[in-house]
Amino acid sequence: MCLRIKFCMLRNALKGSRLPPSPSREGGTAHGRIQKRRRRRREVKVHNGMDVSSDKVEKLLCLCSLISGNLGMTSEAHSTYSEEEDGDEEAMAYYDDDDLDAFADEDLDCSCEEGVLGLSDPFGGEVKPRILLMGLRRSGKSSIQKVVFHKMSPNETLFLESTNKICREDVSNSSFVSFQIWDFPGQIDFFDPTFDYEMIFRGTGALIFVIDSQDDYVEALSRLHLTVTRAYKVNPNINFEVFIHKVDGLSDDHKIEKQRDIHKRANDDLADAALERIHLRFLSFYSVKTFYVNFYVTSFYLYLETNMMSISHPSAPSFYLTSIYDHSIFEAFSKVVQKLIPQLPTLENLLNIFISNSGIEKAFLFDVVSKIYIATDSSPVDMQTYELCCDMIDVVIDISCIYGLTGEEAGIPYDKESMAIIRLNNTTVMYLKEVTKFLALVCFLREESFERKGQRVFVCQGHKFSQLPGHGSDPVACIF
Ligand SMILES: Nc1nc2c(ncn2[C@@H]2O[C@H](COP(=O)(O)OP(=O)(O)OP(=O)(O)O)[C@@H](O)[C@H]2O)c(=O)[nH]1
Repeated sequence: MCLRIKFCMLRNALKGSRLPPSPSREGGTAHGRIQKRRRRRREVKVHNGMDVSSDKVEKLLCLCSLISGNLGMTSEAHSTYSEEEDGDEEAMAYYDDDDLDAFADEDLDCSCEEGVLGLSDPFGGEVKPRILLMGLRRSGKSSIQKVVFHKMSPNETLFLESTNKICREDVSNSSFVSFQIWDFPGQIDFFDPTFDYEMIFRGTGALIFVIDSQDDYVEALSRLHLTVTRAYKVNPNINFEVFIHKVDGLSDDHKIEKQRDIHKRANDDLADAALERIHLRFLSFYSVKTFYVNFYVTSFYLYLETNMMSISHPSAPSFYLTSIYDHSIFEAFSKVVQKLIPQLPTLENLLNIFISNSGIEKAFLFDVVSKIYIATDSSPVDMQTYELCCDMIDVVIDISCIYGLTGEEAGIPYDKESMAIIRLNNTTVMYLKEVTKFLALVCFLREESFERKGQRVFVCQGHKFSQLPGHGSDPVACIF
């Protein structure tokens, strides 16, 4: 039943038609819908493990593991998710309501400040980058955090109360996904003289400014301007990211129009600050390398010609159209997180080399808990491909929970045996393989390139594997 549901999701996603139900489209009362979702989640105590041999994949996985291991940033100390790793069944336990609640409450390394004044920095001693979620009231900041990192159903965010304290959460799924998220109450005036905003911006890696696209955004834009200019003065290395949020209520034409309008207005507002910034950059690079001088001179003139700071300046804001009702929020967050990974170029290079030597068309390195993709090869990413990867991760975890977590000694639903192959009905094959405790490699390849040799599907029973009964030589096709 669950498999059937998942298969339909995959098929629909391939057609580009799958969209998680938005409040306006889903029938029934909100409470009823939540109960239904919860029931569905309970049903999905699932799992599988599938095995296919591939030397190249193994090599890449070794390299990725090495890079990940060599970072020396273990996730145990403050792990949001790794708290469950010691044999408890909840490492991927967002499939269980109790665990979900636990994540949302005290089990999380999450704290809310009692007010803006007297703000202390409990993570001050750590080197983890900080991601700030800022924006006006009700713009959707807490919903984003809850949906992406707590697996909260989008509909449940309807009942979120307004945040009145700064909420800080430590996210450490793997050595690559390791940062703090600070969710700011919309009503806070953090430029109040009594508020030490410099301390906050100093350790910040990314500042996500959320704009409600369904609301009038004039005030939001002036707030964005103020925030970006002040933050830049304190820390010029911050990545500024603008989420044009709640776009699920807009038509495609409207989305583009809004994006263009917000982009233009924001950049117009920031133009003065941008001149100053580019000047600063220009001078600092001038003495370092001629290459950079040339690059920045060119960029500078481009800027003057177009008045678009995003063309020329690396810390110019990036704009994303997002909604918690589809995968756009995960994709946007992936891009934000990627910018904070110093090893990103190395990982991308590895994936490029990997696909150029293996007949694979597209490869992603995913954090399986948050479904943030850490890196991909240099070919473009389209939304459908990303959605399929997310669905595949869900399928693997679901099947793993069903078949792998029965006995008392049941391990976690994602381990070094985790591997899956899904054959799509357009001659494409998807291949997933565990890399580390929380990382997976997800690849797309043509059926012709797919090595059929040694292909078998196994049902995971604890740590023993046996072949799925009655599914002979081509079990993948039988399941999906
Ligand atoms: N349609 C739609 N509604 C959303 C989306 N994201 C959040 N919302 C809704 O927006 C409302 C406000 O969300 P919150 O997350 O509480 O907003 P906030 O920015 O944290 O608000 P404050 O805590 O007051 O600053 C909730 O009712 C959410 O359900 C979205 O992508 N689409």
